[in-house]
Amino acid sequence: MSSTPFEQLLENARHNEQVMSKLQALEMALISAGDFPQLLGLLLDDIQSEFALDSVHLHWVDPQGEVQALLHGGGLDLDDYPRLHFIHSPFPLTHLLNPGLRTRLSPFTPGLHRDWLPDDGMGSLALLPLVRQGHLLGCLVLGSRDPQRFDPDLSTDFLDRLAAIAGVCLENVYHHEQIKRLGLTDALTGVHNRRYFDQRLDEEVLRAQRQGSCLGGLFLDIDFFKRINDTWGHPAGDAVLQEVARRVKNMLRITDSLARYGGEEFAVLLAQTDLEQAARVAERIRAAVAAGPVCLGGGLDIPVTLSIGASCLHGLLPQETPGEAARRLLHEADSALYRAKENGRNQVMCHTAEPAGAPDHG
Ligand SMILES: Nc1nc2c(ncn2[C@@H]2O[C@H](COP(=O)(O)OP(=O)(O)OP(=O)(O)O)[C@@H](O)[C@H]2O)c(=O)[nH]1
Repeated sequence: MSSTPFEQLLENARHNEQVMSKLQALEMALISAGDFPQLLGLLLDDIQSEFALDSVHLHWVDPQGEVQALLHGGGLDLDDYPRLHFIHSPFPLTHLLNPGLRTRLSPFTPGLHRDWLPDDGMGSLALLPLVRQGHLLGCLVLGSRDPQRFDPDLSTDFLDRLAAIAGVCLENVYHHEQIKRLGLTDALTGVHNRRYFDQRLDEEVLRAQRQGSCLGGLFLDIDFFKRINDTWGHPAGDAVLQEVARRVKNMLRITDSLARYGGEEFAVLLAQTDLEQAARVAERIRAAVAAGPVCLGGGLDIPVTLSIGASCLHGLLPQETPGEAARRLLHEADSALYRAKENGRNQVMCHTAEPAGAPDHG
């Protein structure tokens, strides 16, 4: 039995009301999202399930890789988010979107849209620009197998509103995470501080245990740093610390964690790295620091070297807790560093299993 125009109108009104109440619930959740995992879960998973979509992708404009570094620094494994993408520039997006950066509905055209919605069998899509103060932060792409679902003639009021809220929330969470990170950053060198490292170490030990992978650890200590301070003054010492941190960081992957652990001591965690690989990374770092003096201008060139201790966690010992394993990794790297100092400095030493009863350093 076909419905009357009035019944159809009523049905449409009911449908719109349902969409509106789902949208409101989603908006409330987005506004309350306090960190990246929550926000990404809402944008990528909840939107897809709540609105019965076949796919959702988020493209985030990240010219300097700052967003990725922040996500990674927060302990997020980007491999867990295959529908999150980063683009270096907003320009490829701007010509896809509607003028005025409003939501665009369109039939799926492989040549035009495959990079933005790389799933098979898509029929139509909605491109929601995420904008803050006129800046394009990224784009949320909603995909449906149904070619009619995102017909260009349909109204985009609901989606424009969702895009506006999502843009604000994306920026808020980004700033919130940045502030959190500042409390975990060493003010002098800009690398992480010890508090961050200790938190990260616990997370990485658990991750290595879960994945059955090795976790490498390095302790790095600037040689005769007191002499640098005493000879050239404390500000010169500070500049040396900054330059050493920069050189070390340049030798690491985005998945590695570098922290200033104490005065002139740095610590590094190397994810999925065995002892041999850790020793190779350590040697690269040592060579990069020793390669040339730190030039402070006015003819002030300060030669710097590092001693490095390397160790590796290969699973937990029987009865060992993850916390104990974390401490063992640090202790072993620290003992190896001590031997590197004892042996003449400017070198890398790896932890070797010590005979029972060997004296501890520290
Ligand atoms: N400029 C500067 N110096 C610092 C800072 N933190 C610690 N130090 C100095 O780092 C020096 C560390 O000296 P030591 O622990 O004796 O070690 P070292 O001279 O590097 O000798 P080895 O480690 O045995 O090669 C001390 O003089 C501290 O005052 C800092 O933030 N800035």
